[in-house]
Amino acid sequence: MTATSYAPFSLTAEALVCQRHTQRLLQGVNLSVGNGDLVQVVGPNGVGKTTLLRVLAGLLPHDEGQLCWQGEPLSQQRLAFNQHLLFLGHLSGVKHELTALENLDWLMQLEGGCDEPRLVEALQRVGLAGYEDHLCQQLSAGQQRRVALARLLLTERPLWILDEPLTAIDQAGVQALEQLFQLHAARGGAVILTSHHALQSLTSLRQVEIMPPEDMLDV
Ligand SMILES: Nc1ncnc2c1ncn2[C@@H]1O[C@H](COP(=O)(O)OP(=O)(O)OP(=O)(O)O)[C@@H](O)[C@H]1O
Repeated sequence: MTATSYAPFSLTAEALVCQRHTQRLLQGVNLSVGNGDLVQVVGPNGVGKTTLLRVLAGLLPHDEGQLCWQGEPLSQQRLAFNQHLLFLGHLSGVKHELTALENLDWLMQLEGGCDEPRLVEALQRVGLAGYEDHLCQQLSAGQQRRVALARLLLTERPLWILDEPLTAIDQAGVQALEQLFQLHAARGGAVILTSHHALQSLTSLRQVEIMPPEDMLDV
């Protein structure tokens, strides 16, 4: 990662409502994220945290409310928004039949590509030195997650939306990632994530709690 900082940006959600099939999930969610923000979406299992992240990333439609990028409806700014966004889903998304290096190469192609020495260095920095040429099917769940997370060391995109990025990551790895999130925010980037970890070292972390809609309360 370079030491450059990012131009001003903002993602705002106002009174977002989202329904999946017949189930009402998000009910009036408000959220504003810009340069330097670290936001953790919290709430019980099944309440809609992943759903919110997917809506914020423009991957799922919302039913009511406003979602804006740079003050304009995201639906009209999709190309510009996508150029600023790095989204990691709750599955690692690596291809088992490719090596760690091939996977990272493929993932970085989505952002215009990256030369091999930088890919190798990123894998080494996430603790995968010596595993570059291993097929991902031979890696553990935590190692596969690290392959996906290596993108964070290479990307120049300011807005990271990360669904459970710390799943299967050991304690030392969690600390390293917390430092990376802090560094990204210090450069003017922003992170919106879900995690069941406490994220204790992120002092400027803001929590947004998703509450169950009333019809889910007695479940
Ligand atoms: N693909 C889907 N199609 C329809 N409904 C879904 C789908 N995925 C999830 N849901 C429903 O949406 C609800 C919210 O799911 P979501 O994954 O957003 O919750 P979450 O808060 O992230 O949960 P967790 O903490 O367990 O990861 C679930 O209770 C489930 O009923």
